[in-house]
Amino acid sequence: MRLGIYGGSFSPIHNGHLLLAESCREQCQLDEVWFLPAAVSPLKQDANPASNAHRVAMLELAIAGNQAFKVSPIELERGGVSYTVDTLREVAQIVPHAQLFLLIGADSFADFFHWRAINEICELATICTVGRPGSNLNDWGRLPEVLSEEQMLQIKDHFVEMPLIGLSSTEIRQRIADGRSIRYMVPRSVEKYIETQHVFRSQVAHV
Ligand SMILES: Nc1ncnc2c1ncn2[C@@H]1O[C@H](COP(=O)(O)OP(=O)(O)OP(=O)(O)O)[C@@H](O)[C@H]1O
Ligand SMILES: O=C(O)c1ccc[n+]([C@@H]2O[C@H](COP(=O)([O-])O)[C@@H](O)[C@H]2O)c1
Repeated sequence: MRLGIYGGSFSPIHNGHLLLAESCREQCQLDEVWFLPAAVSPLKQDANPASNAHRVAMLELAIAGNQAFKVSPIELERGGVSYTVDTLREVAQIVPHAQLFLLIGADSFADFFHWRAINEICELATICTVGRPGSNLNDWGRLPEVLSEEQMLQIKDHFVEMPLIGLSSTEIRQRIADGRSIRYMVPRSVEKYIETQHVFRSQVAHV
């Protein structure tokens, strides 16, 4: 099976995340995409995301009805800083026959040089990159110093097309703090959950 691994803070999940996952599913012929909320995202260790329970609940609501999408709690259960290399090792043990594809938006890929053990990541999974406004996927920075020609070609071969979506969780949290609409930015079920559960209301200072 071809399995997409999609990690993020998802605080909250928004329609940009969902379209990214669906675009990768379709273009890379993935059988499943697993959404993995990070316990602590390595390069955002000072962030103050919504609670694990809220993030999982919002993810479950957002993907409801899509048989190909699943939420995996493995990073939350492992705890500590969520290094992707550890996650891929764990997933490779859980589903040893799966071919893994790691889904990454352009802004995260811009930092990829600074991730832990990127050569091993590229051995364990095929990297699928997706554009995001403000980030240039053609700018490889220092990656050619550490990745092989073959690894770089594989990444270039798995660039996934998607209309650029200028949505971010940061903007959504800011809008909630400002009492503005987030309708059509997140699924309706997620919007309602945020409203009824007062998610982010106590986080106004941390938008
Ligand atoms: N609008 C978008 N278009 C393309 N990729 C996206 C978009 N939003 C998020 N991603 C990608 O999804 C993954 C997880 O993102 P994350 O959960 O950190 O969302 P975010 O909107 O960037 O959050 P925040 O604003 O809190 O930093 C990353 O790979 C990121 O690049
Ligand atoms: O493994 C790393 O070194 C690493 C560094 C930065 C980000 N990541 C992963 O990339 C995903 C998106 O992170 P973020 O911070 O944009 O939410 C999330 O799953 C992180 O665990 C992983």
